[in-house]
Amino acid sequence: MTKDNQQSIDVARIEALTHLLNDYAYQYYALDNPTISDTEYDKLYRELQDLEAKYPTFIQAESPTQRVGDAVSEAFTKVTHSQPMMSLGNAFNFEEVAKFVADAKKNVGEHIRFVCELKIDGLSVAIQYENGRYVRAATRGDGVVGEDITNNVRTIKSVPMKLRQDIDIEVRGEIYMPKDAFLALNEKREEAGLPTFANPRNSAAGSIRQLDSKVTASRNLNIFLYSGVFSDQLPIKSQQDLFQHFPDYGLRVNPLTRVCETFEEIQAYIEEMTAKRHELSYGIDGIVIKVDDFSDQETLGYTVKAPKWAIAYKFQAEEVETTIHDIEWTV
Ligand SMILES: NC(=O)c1cc2c(=O)c3cc(F)ccc3oc2nc1N
Repeated sequence: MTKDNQQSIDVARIEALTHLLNDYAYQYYALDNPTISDTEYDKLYRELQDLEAKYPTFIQAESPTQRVGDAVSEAFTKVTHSQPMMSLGNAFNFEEVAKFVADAKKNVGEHIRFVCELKIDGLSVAIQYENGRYVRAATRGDGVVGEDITNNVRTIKSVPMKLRQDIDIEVRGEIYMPKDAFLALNEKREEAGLPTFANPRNSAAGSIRQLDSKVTASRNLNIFLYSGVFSDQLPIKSQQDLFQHFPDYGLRVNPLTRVCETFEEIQAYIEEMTAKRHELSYGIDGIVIKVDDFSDQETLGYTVKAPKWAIAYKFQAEEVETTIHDIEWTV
């Protein structure tokens, strides 16, 4: 076999392994449905690394080996969002939720449908894909200008470097640190005499705003996507469509969303998820209720700060049991 033949076989193998490993990662991370063992995956991963070392010019941009770079950034560059990333209005009790539902029905009509979602307690991010390729990621920032965290978000294994369809799309979601990763991180920091993080949201924020993406890569961050900015060529005309099509594109969404038509159904979902909250592997600080149909959302519109077609029902801040010790009561 000539040297050239061997090279073309090896390069074809690099492309095949890149595609295969990304497909396994999609099943594992986006669909939470592993289709091969970690050992088998690691074996293929090492084979790809060896071939890439032999032919570095043939390394694919979307290769799973390219998620963690060596460069340490000096500072975060700014990114102006294509459309503002607004924040949600809050409801602190069921009366306020009922008013939100009644107002929506009054302004849109009795046919209106809602989608209820868990409110993931993390930090918002916007991720740009061009022709299916991962291009840039930015924090919400002040809603208009965010910070470029492209290199850090690249280290999150459930964020695909190449979508399963070559589309232009901006997706938005919540980056979070799973509860077990948070506890393990704080234990390690405590042993190292470092200050611990107060809660998973702070540790996720601290981990994603790292100038060194190797640190971010070590923090086991994850993401759920819940919205986006995209052309009306895409078959996504409602929040339900979004949750159906995003996984087909390779994007991870939360599985516990539910379509509700009445306030009573929304209340039942809130009560069910409030009870379920402590079993979840990630932190939630409430429930987001959204009007489902995008044209109905446009009918309701926006205030300066927030959409009028969504509301965040916030859980009461958890009373942290504080037992009071050793206080000398003076009488
Ligand atoms: N933390 C969350 O899990 C979560 C957050 C938002 C938003 O912040 C949000 C902000 C908007 F202006 C519009 C829709 C939104 O939908 C959202 N949906 C979610 N599930």
